[in-house]
Amino acid sequence: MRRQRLPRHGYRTTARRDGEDPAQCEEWEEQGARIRSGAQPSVLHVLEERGFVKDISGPRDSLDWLLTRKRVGAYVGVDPTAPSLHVGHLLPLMALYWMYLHGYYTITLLGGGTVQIGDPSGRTTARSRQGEDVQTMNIRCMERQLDKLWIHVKCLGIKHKFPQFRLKKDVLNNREWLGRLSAVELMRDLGSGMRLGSMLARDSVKMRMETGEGMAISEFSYPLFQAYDWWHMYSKLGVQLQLGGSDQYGNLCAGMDAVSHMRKIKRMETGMDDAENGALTATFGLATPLLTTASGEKFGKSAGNAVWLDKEMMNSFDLYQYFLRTADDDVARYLKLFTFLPLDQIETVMTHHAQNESKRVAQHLLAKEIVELAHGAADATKAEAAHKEAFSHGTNVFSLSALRNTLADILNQEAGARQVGKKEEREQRLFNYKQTYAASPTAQSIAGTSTELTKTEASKVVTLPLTLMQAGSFPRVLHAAGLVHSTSEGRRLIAKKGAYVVLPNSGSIDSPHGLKWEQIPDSADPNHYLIDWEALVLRSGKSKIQVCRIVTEEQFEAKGLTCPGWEELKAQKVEAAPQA
Ligand SMILES: N[C@@H](Cc1ccc(O)cc1)C(=O)O
Repeated sequence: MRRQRLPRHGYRTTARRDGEDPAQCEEWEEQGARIRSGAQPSVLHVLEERGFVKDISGPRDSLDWLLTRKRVGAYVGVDPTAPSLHVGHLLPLMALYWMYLHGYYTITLLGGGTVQIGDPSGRTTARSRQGEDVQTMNIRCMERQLDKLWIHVKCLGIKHKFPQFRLKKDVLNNREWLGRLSAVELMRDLGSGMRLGSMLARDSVKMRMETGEGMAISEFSYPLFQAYDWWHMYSKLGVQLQLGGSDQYGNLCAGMDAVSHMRKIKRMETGMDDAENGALTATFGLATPLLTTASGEKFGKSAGNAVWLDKEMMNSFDLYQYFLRTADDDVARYLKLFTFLPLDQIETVMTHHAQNESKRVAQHLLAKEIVELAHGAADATKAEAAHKEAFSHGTNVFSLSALRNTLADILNQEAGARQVGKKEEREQRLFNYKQTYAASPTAQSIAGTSTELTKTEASKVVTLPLTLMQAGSFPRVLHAAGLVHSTSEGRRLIAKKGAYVVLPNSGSIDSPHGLKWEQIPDSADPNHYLIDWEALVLRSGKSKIQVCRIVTEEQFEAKGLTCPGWEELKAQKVEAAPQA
């Protein structure tokens, strides 16, 4: 029988990968020499300096040594549990993008296979099973998103003047190999090398056992599948580094053990000795930290909902706004993590920012760079302009043209959605979104804002029924608009003078003048604040703005729309009807 040989890349010490241009490789070698001589920081040093490194599985210096000598492959995996990535995914991805811009071969791996098993890491309950159509749609959406992100990273790399090696990256889907993997092969080869003790010792497993929730064998075996991915990409593509969020640390360690076990097995099978070059063929895991804001909140949630990167689910204006709200204490840290700006430039910006914090110079830069990464340069410029205009007269004035742009944008998107094909996709996406998130009450209240529009547009302009608008009903309107979680929270917000509405007589939507904000008075009538008989502009606190389009109840119902609190109000009306 012919013996299979391990691929050559496992032993390569130079920068050269198959089919690579020697000049490009020379450039990489020169970079290595500069790093070794101390003239340039190593990529690991860069990652550490910017705050990406929480844990390294394996000796830190060995990884640093390896990365300066060998153009290894690195990957980050994402399971497509939703149609879009959220900002929480960005941290390990940004670390990977840094590696890409330093010339390493980088892969974003879509877990089309692993998503069917469900990673229990960091979860207190099992995920519910998704239908085949939902999964397919989620995979399609995320794949496109990962592709797009690579394009934007490349553009940002050019903008920030990174050396242009022949950069190499891929988006892969583990369905490709896991779909072909037999259960016998997995257990025989990989399963035989993974020990129960270390798997049982994992926090996610212990917690489930302690709470009595328990865990299915499938979830328990998840690390085997992730480990198999690594082995596959290690042996075929030279992937020696895996990056992941802090909850992935256990999976990273399990993967390293599995790869070394598989190497042993293959050595036995082939009689080859790949123990030579040990340090050059080793694997490493790098876990990024769990982000919390300076005030201790979980990063990446807005009113309890995830901040999505897909612009159909969260538009550029809102994504920009989310980062614009970053606290002064967090902004320097976020600039290091979420932008490719050099550290000295960040320092200069922070000095400038400190001179007048209310201008939010640092936050604007952060928001723009992130929108540029997620949605591209054109959208970032538009979002920046809209925000700068909206706040150009201080937070008390919301410019009419920004409002007009917002309304025009939404109408365009609606028109776009009516085009053949796109509409189905949007409906499917919303359907998927509901399937995945309908179980959570907060997500439901936002997604339920509109069944016609996607969640993004719903958060940009919400359509509300005129019936909601009665003297004293502002708390209910604030709730329906998604600015607060309940009518009583709305009442409290008004009482503590944190709720505002735009005064209608300060101009019409087409007027070039700014609109004036007024603190919502107790028991005021929202009808008195209608702009051009169709819009109500609300604000909670300093910067959470919601534009509402008001339609008659018939129009609202005919479009099949709903909003938080609407069902209850309808039920009350039905109850009250016989007495009327
Ligand atoms: N388990 C990872 C995703 C992942 C999937 C497959 C991998 O090979 C790696 C990572 C997560 O849930 O975040």
